This record gives sequence, structure tokens and C-alpha cells, in this order.
Amino acid sequence: MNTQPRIYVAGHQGLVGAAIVRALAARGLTKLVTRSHAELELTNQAQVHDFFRNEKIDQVYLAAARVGGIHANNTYPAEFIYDNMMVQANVVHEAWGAGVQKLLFLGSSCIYPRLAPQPIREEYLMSGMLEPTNEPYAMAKIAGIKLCESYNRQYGTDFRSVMPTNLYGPGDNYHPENSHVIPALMRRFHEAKETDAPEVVIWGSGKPMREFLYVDDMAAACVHVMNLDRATYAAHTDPMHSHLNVGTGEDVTIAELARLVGATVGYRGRIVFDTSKPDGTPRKLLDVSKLKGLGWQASTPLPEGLRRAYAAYRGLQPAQLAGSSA
Ligand SMILES: NC(=O)C1=CN([C@@H]2O[C@H](COP(=O)(O)OP(=O)(O)OC[C@H]3O[C@@H](n4cnc5c(N)ncnc54)[C@H](OP(=O)(O)O)[C@@H]3O)[C@@H](O)[C@H]2O)C=CC1
Ligand SMILES: C[C@H]1O[C@H](OP(=O)(O)OP(=O)(O)OC[C@H]2O[C@@H](n3cnc4c(=O)[nH]c(N)nc43)[C@H](O)[C@@H]2O)[C@@H](O)[C@@H](O)C1=O
Repeated sequence: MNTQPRIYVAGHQGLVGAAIVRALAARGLTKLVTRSHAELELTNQAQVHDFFRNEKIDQVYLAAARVGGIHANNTYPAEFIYDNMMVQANVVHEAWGAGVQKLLFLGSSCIYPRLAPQPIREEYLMSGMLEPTNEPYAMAKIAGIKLCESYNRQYGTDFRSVMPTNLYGPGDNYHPENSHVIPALMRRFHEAKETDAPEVVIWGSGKPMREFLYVDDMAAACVHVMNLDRATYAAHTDPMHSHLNVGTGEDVTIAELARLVGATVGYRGRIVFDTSKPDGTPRKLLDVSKLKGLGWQASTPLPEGLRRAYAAYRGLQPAQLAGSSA
């Protein structure tokens, strides 16, 4: 008899969800349940209710969300708060209703105050004002952590939360405006190289600092955290501060990142900065000592991750690029 858990990966066609599926499959887990966005609309409570009642799920990785870079967050704040609040409320509530014991919620490092002391420790949550360019998304993510904690406290569930830093890798969104900085720059440098363009424009001043984690490292961290025994997780967290940071513990300036992406792509032209575009938060380096103490740390250095991501980008068909969305 196959006694493996039935694991639902929500958002399995996205950057992180696809990597979680890869990580679970590599560990020999075969009872994976997935639904595309077209098959299951997670903002629709009735659909989510029926899904959980019919599927007898044991574990949930909640990697479905409305996601985008600084421009998308700033341009579509209503969608970023509404979609994310609805998706997580429906999934957490219906998972609980169907008796799911274990769930891992994916938040984001933008939950922390804009000017938090660096590196950012988990307990700095709600100690100051958020970064305005992504405040609605961050508010939804904070609510997601609190949803998990509230169901744990009232109903005894084991719903955990991880807060990833900025992610990148194969399967990213390469939309020219709505994507995050790494896929945006990879595409821009690649197209500049192909067309012999003399310069590439980088948004903002180049001075903000960001920490970047390769997506397969993120997936490995998710599986690691899900599989920690309950007493161990509880010993390293607090019922009302239950989230764990996931990152590398190292950051670079956006100007340094641009040079690295340019070198990865083999672009030899100039880099210029468009300071009419927002910088966002000046720095958000995560303190990852809690997760290290729990036995996990990142293993892919940024230059290596960029090489792998660029190889994956070059393998994409033009139609896949044209179809990339927010
Ligand atoms: N990428 C990053 O740098 C970071 C990501 N995170 C978090 O990690 C998680 C995964 O992000 P990532 O993989 O990058 O995002 P992606 O946009 O790549 O993937 C999200 C997936 O969720 C699906 N989805 C979105 N809305 C719905 C919905 N209403 N119903 C059903 N499916 C839906 C999307 O489908 P479709 O595309 O068809 O809409 C997509 O497949 C998210 O929680 C995100 O907030 C946190 C920090 C950084
Ligand atoms: C993961 C995280 O992602 C978002 O926050 P962000 O860290 O600001 O993410 P970003 O990747 O979009 O930008 C990082 C930095 O890079 C600069 N930058 C330069 N040139 C481009 C560029 O071409 N595109 C983008 N997107 N940024 C650029 C940009 O100006 C900024 O200074 C959140 O809204 C929220 O979604 C969240 O949680």
C-alpha cells in the first residue's frame, strides 16, 4: 500500500510551485495533486471548497499568488491585495475545513518595515511602516501569516509560513514591465546583445540592495520546513511569530546585479540608470539564522544561479516570452 501523503501544490505552474513539484518528485513523492489557474480559481470559495472536499489532501504548499515586481505592485494595488487575500483565505479555511493538518504558506520579505534594521529578524514584523510600492501585497502577506497562526491557535492545525527574499530561476516571468528585476534585466540585456544596442537602461538609481535566492534552493527550503517535526518547528518559532525567513544572507546593489547579468549574457555596451523609476525599499537583507539553526542553508551562488537561469531563458520559445504576464 502507498502510504505517501497526498500533497497539493497550489500554483504549480509558477516559478516556485514548479520548483516545489521538481523537489518533491526528486524525493520520490508521487501523490502530487495540481490544478492550473484555468482549472481551479482560488479566489472562488465554492470552487476551493469542492476541491478540498473531493481530493482528500494531507499537505498543502501554498505557492499560488498574484505576484510581480515593483512596477506591477505599484500599478495594480487592488489586484495585489484582493487576489492574495482571497486566495489565502479560501485555501487556509477550506484546507482546515477538510481536515488538512499541514500547510506551508509562502509570504515575502516585503512584509517587514521599509526601514527595518538589517539584517531583518523575524520579530521585526509590524514594528514600522511598510514600503509604499508594495504595501497592499505586503498587507495581504501579513494577513496570510496571521491566518495560519490563528487556525493553529484555535483549531490546533500545523500551518507554517516562510518569507522568501527575491527569487529567480527557470520558469520566471519575463514580462518587460511587470516582472522582477532579474528576469527583466536578463531579457533586456539579451535583446540589447542581439540588436547591438549601445546601452541598457536600469530602473532607479542602482543603489538599492537586494538579496537573491535561486528558486530550486527556495523549493528545497520549503520541503525542509514542511518536513520538520512539529516540536522542532515550535521550539524555533512562537505561536504569534511563526514565520521563518528564507534567503542567502548576502545582498548586492542593483548596479552590481546589472553588471553580473550583463556579464552572464555577454553584453559589452553601457549601463545607464533611469532615476525617474522607483527604487523601492533601500535594503531588505534577511537574517536567516533561524533557518540555519533548523538545518537548512542556500547552496547556489548568484553567478551560478544566473548562468542556469540564462540557460533556461535561452531555451524559451518566442511565444512563451510574448505570453508572459504579471
Ligand atoms: N518571485 C519572487 O521573487 C517571490 C515570490 N514570493 C512568493 O512565492 C510564491 C510563488 O511566487 P512565484 O512562483 O514567483 O509566482 P508566479 O506568478 O510565478 O506563480 C504563481 C502561480 O499562482 C497561480 N495563481 C495566481 N492567482 C491564482 C488564482 N487566483 N487561482 C489559481 N491560481 C492562481 C498563477 O497562475 P497564472 O499565472 O495562470 O495566473 C501561477 O501559476 C508567492 O506566494 C509569492 O508571493 C515571495 C517573494 C519573492
Ligand atoms: C520580491 C519583491 O518584489 C517587489 O519588490 P522589489 O524588491 O522592489 O522587486 P523588483 O525585483 O521589482 O525590483 C528590485 C529593484 O530593482 C530595480 N530595477 C532596476 N531595473 C528594473 C527592471 O527592469 N525591472 C524591475 N522589476 N526592477 C528593476 C527596482 O527599481 C528595484 O530597486 C515587490 O513589489 C514584491 O513583489 C516583492 O515581494
